[in-house]
Amino acid sequence: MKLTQRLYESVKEIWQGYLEQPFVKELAEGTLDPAKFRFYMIQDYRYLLQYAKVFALGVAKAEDEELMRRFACMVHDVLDGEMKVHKSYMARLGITEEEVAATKTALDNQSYTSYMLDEAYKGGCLEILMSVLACAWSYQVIGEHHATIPGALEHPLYGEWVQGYCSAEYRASTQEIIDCVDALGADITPEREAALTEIFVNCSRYETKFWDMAYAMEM
Ligand SMILES: Cc1ncc(CO)c(N)n1
Repeated sequence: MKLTQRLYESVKEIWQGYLEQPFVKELAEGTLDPAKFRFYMIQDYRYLLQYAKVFALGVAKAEDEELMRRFACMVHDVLDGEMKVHKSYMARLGITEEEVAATKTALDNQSYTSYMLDEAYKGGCLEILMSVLACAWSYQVIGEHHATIPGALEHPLYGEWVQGYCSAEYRASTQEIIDCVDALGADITPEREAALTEIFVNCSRYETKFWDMAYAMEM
């Protein structure tokens, strides 16, 4: 069994819970309050800028050129791939870059990104990948789930979000991270695996908090 398969087993229940989160559920059903989505977009934009920096630490810490290039691609996938959807929503919702810059980072958002960056600064390439794996992968799971909900892909406001996270492009960028984890983590000790699993589980728990924060529009 690959490392990522064992990791998945350790968060299955937490991830199952995402689909029951009111924000996630109402987004799929198309009933989510647009004001909550607008709040989320601004916070998530700020989140993604920090998330991109976690990958950038991989560029800085990688020992070989091939791995450096992979991390550089991951930075690019966030800034010019995933964030295309955010930029499109910003235009649609009338969110300016000035508003994003002037908005404070909500506490749960700050805690989550500080945690990821802390693990990334302290650790090596596997810890860096572990800090981003739950984010990338769980959104793919949610996107692919939502694509099966009738009308979710065609929803006038939320359809674009669902399309983005179930797209072939997004799946490829997530697979790149998964493959990298399995390659680097092939021969690790059980102690190292336990420490990495803890990061993965913690990030999965932070994801729950992020969805709650967005629904409550809690600063
Ligand atoms: C909070 C959060 N987690 C994960 C993703 C997916 O990258 C995202 N955009 N935002």
